[in-house]
Amino acid sequence: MTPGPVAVSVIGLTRRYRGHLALDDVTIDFGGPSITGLLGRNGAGKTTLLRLAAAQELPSQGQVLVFGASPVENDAVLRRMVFVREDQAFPDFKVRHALKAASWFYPNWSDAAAAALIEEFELPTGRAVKKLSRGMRSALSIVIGLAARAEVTLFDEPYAGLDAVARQLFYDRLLTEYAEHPRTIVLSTHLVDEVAGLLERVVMIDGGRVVLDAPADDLRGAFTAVSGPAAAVETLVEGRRVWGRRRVAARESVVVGPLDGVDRLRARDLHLRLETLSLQQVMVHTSGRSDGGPAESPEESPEESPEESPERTSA
Ligand SMILES: Nc1ncnc2c1ncn2[C@@H]1O[C@H](COP(=O)(O)OP(=O)(O)OP(=O)(O)O)[C@@H](O)[C@H]1O
Repeated sequence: MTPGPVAVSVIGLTRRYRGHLALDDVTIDFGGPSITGLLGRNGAGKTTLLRLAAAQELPSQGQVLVFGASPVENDAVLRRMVFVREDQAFPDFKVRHALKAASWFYPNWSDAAAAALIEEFELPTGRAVKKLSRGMRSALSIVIGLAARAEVTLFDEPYAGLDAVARQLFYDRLLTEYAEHPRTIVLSTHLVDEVAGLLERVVMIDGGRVVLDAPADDLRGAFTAVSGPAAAVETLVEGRRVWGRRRVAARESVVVGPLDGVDRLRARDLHLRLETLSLQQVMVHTSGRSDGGPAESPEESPEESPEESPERTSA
């Protein structure tokens, strides 16, 4: 693997589609060997970010650098990255021809890895790609994405039509491949809780902006939903950073960062319910939040004491 500058550097990236802001001034790096989950609701801007990173479209403003160079029409750079997207289109090929074409393109391609994956996903190599089922086409894309052993590996919801067993196989092989051949992996997904255990870093996008960027370990158990009568909830969360807020009549549910023992005692006295959130729930609560603050880990939030440690159990 060639050492060098940051794998993917995105600087002030904006993409407008006829006035609609799909990506809004995003600056972020994906560097070094890592598995990053790119999370967000439908239409958040995940695909747009990955397509721009892979030079499959051009930004309205801003810049993408891959290993320090623009990837646009840059064969040397594009051979170092693979972009696997949902419902990948293939030319009118047989499976084995699609694999052969990929093996010619990617310099780190592993025939052995491809062969093992084909067997595990039970892909018929003599069948035309257009005659594969949807799930089989996804499996083919995944085989290419992993066997390419590209230094930058971008997976955009790669498992359309894959059943739970095949998805688990993908997760297992992704981890094995990563352990044996570390690379910069970005995995865009809605199946947040399913992939949570794989991730080292979590980037959440909402409305074209990065709303959260933190090590996955910092997020596990770090957010708490505080629910109950609105006035009591407000008493408890006063002065804290609020990551999400829902109100129905006089009751309210508010998402905050880690709570310490004193907070928990106060919550009990106020008859409030505390619930530790999963990553999936964090995404639900932080998407469309109204306070629109900068992206940061909940533990780095300025309103919170540095001594607080993430809560890991429900109260
Ligand atoms: N070619 C296009 N023309 C017009 N609007 C587009 C185009 N591509 C994306 N958009 C819009 O940009 C926004 C971001 O889309 P994007 O596909 O990046 O979201 P996403 O987070 O990948 O969503 P999903 O999880 O549903 O795939 C959406 O509002 C989408 O409708």
